[in-house]
Amino acid sequence: MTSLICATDVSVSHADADLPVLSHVDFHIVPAEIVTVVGPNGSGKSTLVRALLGHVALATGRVQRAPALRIGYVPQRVHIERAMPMTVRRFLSLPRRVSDAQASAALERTGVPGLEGRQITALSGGQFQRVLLARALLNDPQLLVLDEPTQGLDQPGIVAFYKLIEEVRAETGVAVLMVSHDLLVVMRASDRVVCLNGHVCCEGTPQVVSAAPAYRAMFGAESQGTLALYQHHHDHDHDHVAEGHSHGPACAHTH
Ligand SMILES: Nc1ncnc2c1ncn2[C@@H]1O[C@H](COP(=O)(O)OP(=O)(O)OP(=O)(O)O)[C@@H](O)[C@H]1O
Repeated sequence: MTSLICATDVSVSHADADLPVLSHVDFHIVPAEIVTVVGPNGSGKSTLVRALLGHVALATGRVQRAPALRIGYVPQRVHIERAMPMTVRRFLSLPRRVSDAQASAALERTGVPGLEGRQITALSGGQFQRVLLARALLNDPQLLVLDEPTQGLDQPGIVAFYKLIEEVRAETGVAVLMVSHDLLVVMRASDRVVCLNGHVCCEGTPQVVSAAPAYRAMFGAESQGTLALYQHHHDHDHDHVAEGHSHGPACAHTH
């Protein structure tokens, strides 16, 4: 299948840094795929996203984007926008004006209907993330790019947000590229995981990555939990714990 974005041998160096932030990274994403980039702080995740979007200069390699690719991008640092006095309705019309009907449908789709008149500053963290997602969806994107979309949310909020992402993908066929620290949840919600530490340490399905020595060395104890989650064969999802399933060795839930 033709990639929406395909990056080959991408390296990025920042002016004041000795070592490249990214070294010889290959990356691609195809339509309707959910790909998550994980890695420690400073491992180059946001830089990779910005390189894929054409926002930073490349030291080596190239990035090809599908012609006229429509991207809905939610950057990591949106707290500045959040500090501005502005209603949700107005925020949804930036940078491109949308009709009341479009704004209302987008809020409905992301599970926060009727918030149009609310001040951005008065939203909870979870509501704000959904408003950001609503705005990113307004352009009918073929690709959503979400840089740490669940920052500041509690665990139920994180689970609910990824569930919403999966629903939106199922409905619209949008591809989703996410950067995340929420290992356990994000691994379940992704088709493919790329584990980054300046270079691609490992990548593949969540099952493959969670068993990879490079991933387990990078995330230590946390990765063990991820692995246990995969050994845990479900006939349920974790929101609704049902009878008749077995638990992996480190499964934490009780019922
Ligand atoms: N504009 C810049 N100028 C100089 N150095 C930068 C710039 N942007 C990022 N860096 C450096 O590049 C490295 C990678 O940063 P990046 O934000 O891509 O990492 P990250 O994996 O997204 O980190 P985090 O998980 O903390 O958000 C860091 O050491 C950072 O300080």
